[in-house]
Amino acid sequence: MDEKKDIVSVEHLEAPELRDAEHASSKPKYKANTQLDDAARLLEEAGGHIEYSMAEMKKVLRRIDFYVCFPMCITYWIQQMDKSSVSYAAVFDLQKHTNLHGTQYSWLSSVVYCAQLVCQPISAYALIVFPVKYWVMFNMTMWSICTICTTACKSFVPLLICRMLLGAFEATIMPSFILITQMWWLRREQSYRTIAYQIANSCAAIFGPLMSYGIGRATERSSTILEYQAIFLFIGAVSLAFVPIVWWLLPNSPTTARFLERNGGRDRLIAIHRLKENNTGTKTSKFKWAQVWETYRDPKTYMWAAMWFCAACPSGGIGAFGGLITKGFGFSTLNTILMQIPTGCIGIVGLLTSIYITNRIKMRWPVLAVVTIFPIAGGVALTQVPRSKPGGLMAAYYVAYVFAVIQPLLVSWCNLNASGTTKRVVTTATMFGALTIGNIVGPQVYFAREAPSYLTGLYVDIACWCILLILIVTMGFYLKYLNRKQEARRVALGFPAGLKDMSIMSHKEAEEYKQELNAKLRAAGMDPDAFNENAFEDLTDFENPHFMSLNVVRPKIGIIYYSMYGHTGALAEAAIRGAEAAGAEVRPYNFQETLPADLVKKIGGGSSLEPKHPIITPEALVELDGFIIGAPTRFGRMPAQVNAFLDSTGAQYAQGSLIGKFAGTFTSSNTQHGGQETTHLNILPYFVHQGIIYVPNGYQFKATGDTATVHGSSPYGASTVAGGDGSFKPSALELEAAEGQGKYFANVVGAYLTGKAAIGK
Ligand SMILES: Cc1cc2nc3c(=O)[nH]c(=O)nc-3n(C[C@H](O)[C@H](O)[C@H](O)COP(=O)(O)O)c2cc1C
Repeated sequence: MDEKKDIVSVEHLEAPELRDAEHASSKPKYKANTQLDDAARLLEEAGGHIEYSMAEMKKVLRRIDFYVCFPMCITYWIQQMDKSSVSYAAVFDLQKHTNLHGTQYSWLSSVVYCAQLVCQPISAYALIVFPVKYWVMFNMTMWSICTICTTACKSFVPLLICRMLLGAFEATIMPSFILITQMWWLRREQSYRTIAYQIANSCAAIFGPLMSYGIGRATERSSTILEYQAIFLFIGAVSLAFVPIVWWLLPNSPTTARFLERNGGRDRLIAIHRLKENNTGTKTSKFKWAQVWETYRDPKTYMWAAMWFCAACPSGGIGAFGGLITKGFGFSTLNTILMQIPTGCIGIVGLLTSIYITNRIKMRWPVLAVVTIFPIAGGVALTQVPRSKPGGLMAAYYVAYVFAVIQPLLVSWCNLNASGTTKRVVTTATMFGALTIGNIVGPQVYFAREAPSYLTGLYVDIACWCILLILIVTMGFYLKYLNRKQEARRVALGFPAGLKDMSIMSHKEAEEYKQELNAKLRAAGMDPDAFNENAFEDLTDFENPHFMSLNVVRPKIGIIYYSMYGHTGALAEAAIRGAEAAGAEVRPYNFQETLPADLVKKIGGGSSLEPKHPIITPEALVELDGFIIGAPTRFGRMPAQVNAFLDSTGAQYAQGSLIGKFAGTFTSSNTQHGGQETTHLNILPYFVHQGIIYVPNGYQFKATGDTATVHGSSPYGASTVAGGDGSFKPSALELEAAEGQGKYFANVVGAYLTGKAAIGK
């Protein structure tokens, strides 16, 4: 590699306010967790430029892995041990000693997840207020104390309370780890770090039984403490002992981490600068309801949620009852505990093998599908092998335990799937919801009366895995189909075809691929900077390409209308739907009513007196990339209310701030010849004077060319014929034209802006 190539980046760094105008206008609400802003400030202070080689970057990355990923693994391991302590205790007759009956034992597992479900949003909120390290440490201390306190529990209710509190404190893990991961690693590095702490989970399945075995033996004949109590006490004490170690290692943020002080603070700048790539495409930190709506309109959201449920339900069940199932094969208590150890090894070996194969074949879903076949086979065997054959049953149990590999693989598959800040947050929250519900339901289908075979539980688990398998394959093909569609769009826009998924590439592969792609883009006369890496991640065969919008610029489209009787309003709603379907950020507005209210009422009007949307202002108009004006006819022309607003944009005319924006029109008139075309024409001079690009519909919608019935919608734009007395409602054809206009208009503006960004103009 020559010198020049080896330089990772030489970039001008923007101040946050330049990066994100919307962000700049809103003052930071909270004091803590402003790391991103601090990071940008630090870089700015360093002169805005930084050069470093790949070798330097890797060195910093290794240190980050040690100081951040390692303590995260410890924490994850500890929380898993604390959570599983109840299943180890169960093997030592916890139920008998504490008089548990019916589903009470199941509830000791389910309640942890119930508490997590409730507390996860609270914990996520707390993360905005408290520095992440302190929050994690506080919770780790508290859940360790909870585990220790469980020692003293001698009946169901105290046990339940301790477990519930454990769940509440452990709820912090997921949101905190997501935040920490995003704070330290590039998106393509994140899945491997996620997998690292998932492996720590499997380590718990090795150390937990080992510890329990040792404790069991040591306290077998003790008269002061029962084995199950000693397990809670010991595991709780071990977790508490790790608190100072994690405290010492784990930093709060890249801007304050002590381990980055080396090289006169250069390591810190590199660590921060690397992350700049993650911010590309993050336009705003504002919560957007449109994206929430979009998330729940996306069939993938439901498919991912169903997959999470199907993976978590058996995991919750076997997690709690694994020990009891194997004990039922006829092993002694201590042997049962030892028999759990290989499950941890299965998790680790299975995960590493799956990742290796994924990296080799550069596809995720086929690996996940094959992995899912194992637990199905193991589960079926568990129900079929005669109870007299403990060896066969144990083998079947181990095969079924490959299920432990599913969740980590699923995380790294759907992790990068959604883009757009709000959509990402909502998608993640939905996945967590499904995961937690699965974990709650799982133990509930293991009935005490069915011990030791727990057939219902096993049948439910097998059904879940079968559905999961179907969903994985369906999702694999669905993403492929979406990829193909997006590729066609990309090619139509002049971008190169055949983008690859960088998230499963090594640093070297990713760097080489970036160089190759940049060369292709330059050869096609495009600016590579306009194409960011994260966009590729969302576009490939293995990841969800739905959010092409990361590199296709999302236009801000205004639908601005005046409507006295509701007809123009109905067309406007259709246009909004159309523009939203095209992926635009739609901002609906109304024109200010200028007539006195009593007059409007006198002539039978009303809707203009109660505007549904904010009133348009000249400043809001300038914020838009394009807008469609909805103006009903007044004597063949636009209404005075619309004209009054247009006349108030003199300052914008003087500054030329509307030049290059896009506009369209739609209208409504009582009669067929009362202004269906002239109303549009009457607005056109305004566009011409302001330098606005006019987008007419032409004859693309059925209503325009159709003469079978009387209806509106001319080549100028959508319209409706309201009837002589205004009693008609916009027809299906007219609404179709309005919706089509919104979609077409947004696509035209979006393609223009995307092309503009790509050529850097
Ligand atoms: C003062 C005034 C003038 C109008 N002039 C015309 C006209 O020239 N031709 C016509 O067909 N309808 C005319 N109309 C009817 C309106 O265009 C009709 O009420 C409107 O399209 C309904 O739209 P809306 O329900 O969105 O308010 C006029 C209405 C008013 C109040």
